[in-house]
Amino acid sequence: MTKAVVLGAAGGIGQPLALLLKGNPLVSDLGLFDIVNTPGVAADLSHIATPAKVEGYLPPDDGLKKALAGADIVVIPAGVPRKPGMTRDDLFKINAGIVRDLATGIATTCPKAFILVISNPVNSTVPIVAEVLKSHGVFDPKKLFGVTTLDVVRASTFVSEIHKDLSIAPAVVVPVIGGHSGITIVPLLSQSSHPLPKITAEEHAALIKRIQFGGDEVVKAKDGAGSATLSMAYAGAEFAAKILRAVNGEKGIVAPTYINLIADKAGGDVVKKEIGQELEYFSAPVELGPEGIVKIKSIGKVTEAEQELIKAALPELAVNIETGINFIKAPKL
Ligand SMILES: NC(=O)c1ccc[n+]([C@@H]2O[C@H](COP(=O)([O-])OP(=O)(O)OC[C@H]3O[C@@H](n4cnc5c(N)ncnc54)[C@H](O)[C@@H]3O)[C@@H](O)[C@H]2O)c1
Ligand SMILES: O=C(O)C[C@H](O)C(=O)O
Repeated sequence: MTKAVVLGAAGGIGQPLALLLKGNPLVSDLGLFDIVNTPGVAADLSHIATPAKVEGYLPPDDGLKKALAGADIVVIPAGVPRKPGMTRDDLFKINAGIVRDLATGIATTCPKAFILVISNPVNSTVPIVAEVLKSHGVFDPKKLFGVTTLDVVRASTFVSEIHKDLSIAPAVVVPVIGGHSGITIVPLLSQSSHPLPKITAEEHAALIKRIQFGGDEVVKAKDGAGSATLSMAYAGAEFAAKILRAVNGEKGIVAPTYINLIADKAGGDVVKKEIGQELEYFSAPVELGPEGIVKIKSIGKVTEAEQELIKAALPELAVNIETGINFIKAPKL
């Protein structure tokens, strides 16, 4: 019996993500919460012939608490998306408060749940969730994840395009480390499961840039109607599926994700040494188990050029992390 909950379930990501979770046979209960439309989304999904029992809640009558009661996994895509010309940091003003309030609900209702944060800016919203949980004395760094899977999915797709063979995309694995915005996204193409064919230095640089700024491509194409939703739902469901499999006892599941490196007994210290900075959060490959992170894995052998990309990511990432932490620890009066 595993209960998954989506907070922001009526949104552009929330609805297709809820659909994909409803199709996951490892989910026995699916709780949906949003400030609008969840009863309709829940009724619609509940007609699908899969095991998960679906319930939708709105804020009145303790809807958040009811949705979260007994949750094993909580996925958070609640909040506003970008429009052209905006950075993810521009979303902080609105999304930080939304994420803080939802995290408070988790801390007081289902503090042992796995928490998967999608709401942007992920580099800052994950520290916000951690600080809220800490303030309630229930923070478990092994169970908090910033979902960076879309960067990994994009890397697989774009590398397979370079190979001129999309049929290999599902098998292409490229570790993507760092954070989830622009230059904080660091694809390690040298570790691609499918080494790149001979391409020019310009093509190589363009590929890295496309992975780092793939979100902008979608924001531009949607022309004011939001950012990636369908690819994000796919990526979020992929990551949630890995967590569900780990919770169900499957061993050896590895995924890159944005995590708290203070989980040092699990190997966070190794990563800090590799990147050369005392960062509290970083996206790295982790091995998952029924209680969360079993091991934060080494980022492995990187080229000199990739080391430069890591170096370039660190200052922005450090500021993003501090902004998130201070939002809870030192709120502006
Ligand atoms: N991590 C990633 O890779 C990634 C990828 C794409 C989008 N995102 C982010 O995901 C977020 C959602 O994007 P979207 O396109 O689904 O937006 P959307 O506007 O379509 O949906 C957001 C939903 O959140 C709901 N919501 C707002 N406040 C809420 C609250 N207090 N409690 C519960 N629900 C609330 C809204 O009613 C809406 O249904 C954005 O911040 C976006 O930037 C992250
Ligand atoms: O680009 C965005 O704002 C949404 C998301 O973070 C993405 O990478 O597509």
